[in-house]
Amino acid sequence: MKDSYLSIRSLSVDYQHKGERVRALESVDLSLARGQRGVIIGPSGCGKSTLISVLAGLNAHYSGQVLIDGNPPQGGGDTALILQDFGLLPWKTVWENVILGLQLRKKNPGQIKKTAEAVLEKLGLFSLAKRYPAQLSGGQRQRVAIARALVLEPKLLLMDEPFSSLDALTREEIQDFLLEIWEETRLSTLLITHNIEEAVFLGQKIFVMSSGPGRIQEEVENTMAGEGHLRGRVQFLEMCSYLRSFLHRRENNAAGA
Ligand SMILES: Nc1ncnc2c1ncn2[C@@H]1O[C@H](COP(=O)(O)OP(=O)(O)OP(=O)(O)O)[C@@H](O)[C@H]1O
Repeated sequence: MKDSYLSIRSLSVDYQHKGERVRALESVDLSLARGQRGVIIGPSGCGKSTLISVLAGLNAHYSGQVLIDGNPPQGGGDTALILQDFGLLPWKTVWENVILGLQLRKKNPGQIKKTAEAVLEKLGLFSLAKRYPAQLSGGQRQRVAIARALVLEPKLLLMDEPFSSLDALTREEIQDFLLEIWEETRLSTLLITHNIEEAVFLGQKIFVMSSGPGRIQEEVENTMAGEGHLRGRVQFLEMCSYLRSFLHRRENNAAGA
């Protein structure tokens, strides 16, 4: 059996809203091997962001067991989180944004310079180092957000709808780019998306969630993820169509309930 890097067992999360209990996640089981790319897909409100916030160490109010490399989520450290709006500080340059996390971790200036230069070079961003986020395209901003995560040398990369504000072509370019980075780093990655094609293109393991409360309804092993020229292939379209019908079935059931 593969070494399970991320292991979630019977995870439930409740929120309190106006004195009422809102169950956001119920009995979620999920595991990811070291170096695997997992994708979560599901309808709005099924608890995807709640799940990511638990994994990122931002929400400790849960029941069940959550282990990342054998330890409960702590935030910072070995886990990097990339959000939908990229989270870049508009008043700082690309360089300043990228080194921020290293400065917060009190790395020495020589080490910061060396690490940041290497990552910016690798991601093709070095020539943009002095620009501000507003002077970048959406795709470039997303690459800066990825650079900012990679300089911290995380062991787990969490991404919450990271490409949703990009146009379709840029989105595909960044998906290709993420695969290239993954080939080099073999970083364990869990990505949330609403986009079925993105899930099939990137996810070696795809978790389909349903809502009310959020559960994992289906787990799909997707061996074709990451293969070249995948998007036009029949198997790719078939897998997209399978997931689409599955998600629609869930929606229809929910509407009829
Ligand atoms: N702070 C909160 N207080 C009360 N209820 C909350 C809170 N945050 C989330 N919820 C509820 O928990 C459920 C899951 O929310 P969550 O944001 O995790 O879903 P999601 O799948 O990420 O949604 P989306 O795809 O729309 O971003 C929803 O029913 C939501 O209304």
